Amino acid sequence: MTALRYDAALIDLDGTLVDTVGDFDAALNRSLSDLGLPAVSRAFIERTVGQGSEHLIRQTLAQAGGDASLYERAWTHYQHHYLAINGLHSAVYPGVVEGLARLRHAGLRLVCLTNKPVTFARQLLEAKGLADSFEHCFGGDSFERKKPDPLPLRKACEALGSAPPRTLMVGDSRNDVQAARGAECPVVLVRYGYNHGEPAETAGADAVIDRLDDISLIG
Ligand SMILES: O=C(O)COP(=O)(O)O
Ligand SMILES: [Mg+2]
Repeated sequence: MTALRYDAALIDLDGTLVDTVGDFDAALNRSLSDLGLPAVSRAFIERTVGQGSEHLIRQTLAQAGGDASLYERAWTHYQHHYLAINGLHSAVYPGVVEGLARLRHAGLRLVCLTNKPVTFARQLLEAKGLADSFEHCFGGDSFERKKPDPLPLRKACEALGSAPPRTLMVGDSRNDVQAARGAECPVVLVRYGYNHGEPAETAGADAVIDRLDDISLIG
């Protein structure tokens, strides 16, 4: 399996391109503090990220002992804090810049496909100098359903005019694998991301890689 077998790649953001736990930590814990609730740990955040902001905020409220009725207020505080700190406590993973350049050099068209709200995602790609690598960026609120539903992958393939079997999904979690299987896209995972506390090898991807620039070495 080499990159040349593909026309396009759909690349996840949190845990794949950028280590964003520090941003989540800052935004969530400032929001909890605004609500008079205790902080949650980075370990909790790391195993909870990946299914979009609504899921993360609901789980965080429960973890901090807050009532579910606080959700709307928590979301408003979270949005405010996240937009203010986006990218300040996060870092592009080693091999990402090289990997994106290699994929583009091999002729692949690239889409960033994340469960993060699209406004946060675009702001982060810009802040990290990654935005120009992608033809499109779609977030968890871009379509009716988010990963692990296959819909966002199907929509991204449609936007590119690319056939799913020739469109590689690159992610870090079982949500990416499940969505890719449903859309009939091949899928590779990076080993270093956030797979709900489980090793990436257990998620059933076609391959697991150490760095994004290892992608041409697969198979
Ligand atoms: O849940 C999130 O916001 C993270 O989303 P991602 O891993 O799909 O980028
Ligand atoms: Mg991810």
